[in-house]
Amino acid sequence: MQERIRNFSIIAHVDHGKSTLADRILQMTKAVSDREMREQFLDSLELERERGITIKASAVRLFYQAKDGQTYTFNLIDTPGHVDFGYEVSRALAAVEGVLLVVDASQGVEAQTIANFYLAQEHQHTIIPVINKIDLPGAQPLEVALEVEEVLGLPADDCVFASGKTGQGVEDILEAIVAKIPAPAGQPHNPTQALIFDSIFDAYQGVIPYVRMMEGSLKPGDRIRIWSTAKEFNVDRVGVFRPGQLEPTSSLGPGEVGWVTARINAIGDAQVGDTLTLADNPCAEPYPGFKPAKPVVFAGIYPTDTQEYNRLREALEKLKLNDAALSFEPETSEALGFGFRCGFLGLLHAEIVQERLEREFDLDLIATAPSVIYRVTLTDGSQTEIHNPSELPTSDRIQAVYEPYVKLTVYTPEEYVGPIMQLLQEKRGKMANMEYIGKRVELVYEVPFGEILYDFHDRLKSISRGYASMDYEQIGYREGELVKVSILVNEEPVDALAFIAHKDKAYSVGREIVDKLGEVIPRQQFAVPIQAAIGGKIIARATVKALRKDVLAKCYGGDISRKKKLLEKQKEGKKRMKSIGKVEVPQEAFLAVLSTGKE
Ligand SMILES: Nc1nc2c(ncn2[C@@H]2O[C@H](COP(=O)(O)OP(=O)(O)OP(=O)(O)O)[C@@H](O)[C@H]2O)c(=O)[nH]1
Repeated sequence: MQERIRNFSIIAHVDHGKSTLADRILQMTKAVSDREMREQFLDSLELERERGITIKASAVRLFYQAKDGQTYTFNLIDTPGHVDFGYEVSRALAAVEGVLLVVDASQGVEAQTIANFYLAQEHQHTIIPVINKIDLPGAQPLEVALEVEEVLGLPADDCVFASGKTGQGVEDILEAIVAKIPAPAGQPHNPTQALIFDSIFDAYQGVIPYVRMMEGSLKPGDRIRIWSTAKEFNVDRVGVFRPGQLEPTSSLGPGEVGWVTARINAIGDAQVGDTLTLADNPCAEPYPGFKPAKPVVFAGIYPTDTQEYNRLREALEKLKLNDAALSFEPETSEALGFGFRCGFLGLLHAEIVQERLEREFDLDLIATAPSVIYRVTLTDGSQTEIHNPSELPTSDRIQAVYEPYVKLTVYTPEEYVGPIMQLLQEKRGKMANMEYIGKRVELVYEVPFGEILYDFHDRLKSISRGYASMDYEQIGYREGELVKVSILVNEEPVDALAFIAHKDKAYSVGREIVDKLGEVIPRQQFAVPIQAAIGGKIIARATVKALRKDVLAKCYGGDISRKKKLLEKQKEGKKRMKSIGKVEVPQEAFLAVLSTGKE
């Protein structure tokens, strides 16, 4: 019964306890038995469980017997909390009518609490504030409820107090979902309109779109059409999400959340965000309101073994299906050979993609330092986008370089405002606004995106003892005095190591990088000079001294097992190395720029 369906998401600042609460909801609705219950059930990717964060949004259908005696169908769509994955949050939100906005009772409102709140508000969703982790000794539930009222304008009286850990208050949450979140609209006899909010790739069944039925219905045997490509397929099976499995059903009706198999083989035939309809009775319009995923950070990904190029391409194609925000195109590097320039939503996203490629596809990769996209106006008046720092033309051909800016919001207890402003100044930020909200301060700055890409979040956390939080959005391009710094290893420029920096910082960053490279490049049979240069001018230099002894020399006369161990260690060390000219360069070297700027 459609009126007893409730579709909702859980949104929160990172670590405020979404996944734990989702687990408890699963358990209390008996979706999984206590025996089956394992921590963070919805985080099905191995990587997610290991890192303790949610990367992919996942959906599950639950049944709840409410106090009014009726059984309700809940579709819970879990969302990730990290700022890189805002896109997944917005996709999840398009598929629901309401959200639980979870706020940690010991941390209070944080930057992404606010950002997610606005996202939910834009969708005009019902928002149920949940003050979570009330079991913690440091919990201040009432203060936090008042903060929610003050900062977000949600009445403190509407807050539900709960602990995902102990289960306290979780029943109140379930009752609030029934009482406050509206049943989905949509008519069974209207032309079918289904929103693809996610998809996975299955080796046997091809692309499996995850859909939210907005209008009409869908059943096996239907001929479907994908709106933007006009491609048609026959539906094999439809079904719903049960914990840990895809459960087939006879049909999907309006308001339901489920999956479709239709032997969609070609990657790209059923993209996330697209609308699925029936070929013989199509809907008039696609479902609107999707925020397209736009990569903002680019990095090169290369196989350590050049033979693996095709396998890497296949892996990227498969991964892209499961990760709509990833983009890639072939790239050649003099230093690294054939690989791909990949676009990501942020640094964490880049790291996760690399890790998934290595684990799920068993590839050995070298990644270059992620960089933002620069725009250049050339002296002949033409404009170009720079996705790879090594492509920046020489200064005589450049009229102006533009760098992307973000509006950065930092939310912090007032005692840390001084050091945070200093940090922002160092990052070339300009203050746009500063507002006191109780004992907290909201700082709004306009900052070059490239400046906050690498270490900003870590430094913000460390100078505020973990209390400050941040969120950002892109606000366009501004002209900057930017230069390309080339890095030469053994007198040879290495394109994959080049980076772009503000002219006032180029010297110090160049210095730091050659020093760092001097540390991480292992000694070779000969001395290796490492240099940083702007144009033809060398600005910094370091030397990797020549190797004096063979590693095995130490074992002369020693026992054989030790010798073996050393050889193994050496082999291990060889992995993820790339020969540049005659020099073996390890993965770390390509990421040296990431560790600059730390004190
Ligand atoms: N004491 C207490 N700890 C909790 C509670 N809920 C979650 N935690 C802990 O808080 C940490 C974060 O919880 P998660 O559920 O992973 O948080 P999350 O918001 O899902 O995190 P992301 O998926 O990374 O966004 C974990 O160490 C949990 O054990 C709670 O109600 N009480």
